[in-house]
Amino acid sequence: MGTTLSWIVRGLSLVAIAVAPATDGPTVALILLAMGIPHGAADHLIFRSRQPAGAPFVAAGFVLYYLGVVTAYTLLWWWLPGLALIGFLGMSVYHFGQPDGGPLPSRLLWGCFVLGFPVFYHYPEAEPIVSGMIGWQLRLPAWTQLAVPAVLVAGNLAVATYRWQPRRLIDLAVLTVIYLTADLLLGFAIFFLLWHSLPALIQQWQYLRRHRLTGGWSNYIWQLLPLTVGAFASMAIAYVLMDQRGGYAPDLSLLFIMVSLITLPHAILVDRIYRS
Ligand SMILES: CC1=C(/C=C/C(C)=C/C=C/C(C)=C/C=O)C(C)(C)CCC1
Repeated sequence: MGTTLSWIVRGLSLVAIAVAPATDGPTVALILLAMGIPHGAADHLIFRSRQPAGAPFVAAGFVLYYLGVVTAYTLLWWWLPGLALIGFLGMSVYHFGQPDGGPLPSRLLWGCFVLGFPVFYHYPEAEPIVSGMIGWQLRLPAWTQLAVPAVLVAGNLAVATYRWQPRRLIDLAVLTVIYLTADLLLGFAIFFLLWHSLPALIQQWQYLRRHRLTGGWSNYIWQLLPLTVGAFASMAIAYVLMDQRGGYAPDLSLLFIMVSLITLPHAILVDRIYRS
């Protein structure tokens, strides 16, 4: 993250936990969705940047790619939800660690911290969501609630000190304060919006400008609109259909499954940016 942006993000995060009302989970989850989704809405442009110049049927290729990945992953949730969850957590750790740069183990360690700390530390809050996603109760031994976050902080502290990365040390301290102070969803929403989505939006804009696939900010925002609206509309339709069928009340578990479905095609595409 650029230095100025990093300080803005750190400052805003602390302001957010200071002023956030004692919000209920679903409200925060909606904020998370509403503001996090646009950072994945440039996927069609990233897809285009990977095609040879003048390639035909790029739009059709993109739709096929997206629907193919989402359908395959939906089936995995259907048949092997445990494996689908492991896949979601693994891809998220990788995806969240990516902007940190450096060797893979170091990136994965950061990804494990940003996701693992809030989930383990607030596991009583996470447990019903996780259990709802996989269809059986996933209890964890009580000692993991403090031990796992402690090991993740210690590991990152050691790596950041050894490789002398002062910015990582500051980020570690600020995020630890946020995760300890806020509840599960608020802490994760702050990370997701301010630490992940906002820098990703800017990085992707710079990447697309280099590939001459976007212009100024207003142009970029217009380009993000179709997929943002599409993602909201398809999730709303899925939600209403589930609700009407009865017997299955749409809840946060379903919401996170839907997040996982749109995240997989996005994470695969973004990986190409970082490799290029
Ligand atoms: C917070 C949280 C979870 C994990 C969410 C994840 C892993 C989100 C990843 C989003 C990504 C990678 C978006 C990319 O743009 C659980 C364990 C499902 C349930 C408890 C609350």
